[in-house]
Amino acid sequence: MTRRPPAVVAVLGSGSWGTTFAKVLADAGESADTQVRLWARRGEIADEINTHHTNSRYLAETVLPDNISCSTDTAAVLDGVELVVIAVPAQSLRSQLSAWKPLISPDAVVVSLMKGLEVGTDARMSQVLAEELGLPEDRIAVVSGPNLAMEIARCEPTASVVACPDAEVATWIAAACTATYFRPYTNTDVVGVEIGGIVKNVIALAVGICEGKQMGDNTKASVITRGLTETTRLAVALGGEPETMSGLAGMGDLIATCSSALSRNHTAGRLLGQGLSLDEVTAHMNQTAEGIKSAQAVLDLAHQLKVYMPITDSVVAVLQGNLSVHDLGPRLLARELKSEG
Ligand SMILES: NC(=O)c1ccc[n+]([C@@H]2O[C@H](COP(=O)([O-])OP(=O)(O)OC[C@H]3O[C@@H](n4cnc5c(N)ncnc54)[C@H](O)[C@@H]3O)[C@@H](O)[C@H]2O)c1
Ligand SMILES: O=P(O)(O)OC[C@H](O)CO
Repeated sequence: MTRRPPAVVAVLGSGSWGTTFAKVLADAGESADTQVRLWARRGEIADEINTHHTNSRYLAETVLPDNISCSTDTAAVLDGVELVVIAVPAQSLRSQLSAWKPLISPDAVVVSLMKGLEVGTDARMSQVLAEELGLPEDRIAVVSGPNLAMEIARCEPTASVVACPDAEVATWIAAACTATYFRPYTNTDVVGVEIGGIVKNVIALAVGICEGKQMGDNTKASVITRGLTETTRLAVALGGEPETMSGLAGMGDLIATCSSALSRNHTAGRLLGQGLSLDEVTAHMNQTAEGIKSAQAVLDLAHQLKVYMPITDSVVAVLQGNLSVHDLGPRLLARELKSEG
């Protein structure tokens, strides 16, 4: 069945990525006549977006298109909407969904923008959506790639991946979010695309720690490359495709996140490497760094599947206070020698 472009799209979560993705959706298409309804937790954010077309807490002076409106009233935002996009912190998704479920149209397609794994269940966000909303897998999709919100808010060109088991649904979503500065590719490998986005946050913490310890580019390239190896092992063990990991949602996102000062995970790692405690780092961040909470869940999943993830293991040891940042490098280097594969 060929779907018509959605006339109205809802975006739940008006932090940095939810608001930026709302701008992408609003700018998509030649006539930019799609209505994008954002949901905000806080009234002052909704008021600022509706009155001044800005969300200064998250996106500085970025001016948002006129076809975005914002409300704290979830029922009004979701009314009659066939494409629902969600961008809240991963650990809060399940509890939010119980309130949202009765308001989401039974025919809607739901898209996760989130890059976290649920602590306790080790569930990916697409799995939490399926469990809580009872939707079939072909109506749940994921968008992931090298997508630092602030760069996209400034309309700097980037590519991304829309993943859905139903290729036609992925194509429909991709068309709805294609803007002059945003080019989505499609993929049916939801597992690979999600795992790439989740684990790169943990690897970015490791790279940030090395940077905070004043280590140079050889070290960072080594951690990034071996980080991709362990990410690929996990993705494949879960049924993902190795090719996905060399694409935008794997290597692409890993490079962007591990190189950019805009990345919250990279920044959190750098602060840890500079000697701040985890509590001090958490107090310093006013946005979500998913890797801090997801790292333990990634490691749990790796243990269950008997997947070897030494960088993730070391990051978890640092986060739990069982390894000093000073000993992270030596611990990674002192392991038994092995072949590169
Ligand atoms: N910012 C980026 O560049 C970027 C890019 C790609 C993916 N992501 C992913 O998108 C997701 C959201 O990230 P973000 O950057 O928008 O985070 P953010 O910290 O900028 O904003 C989070 C939003 O969720 C809301 N929120 C916080 N706690 C909540 C709760 N308990 N219940 C409901 N809402 C809550 C906040 O009010 C805010 O609107 C994360 O999984 C992140 O990894 C972010
Ligand atoms: O700021 P981070 O570390 O959450 O990274 C943002 C995006 O995921 C980069 O693609």
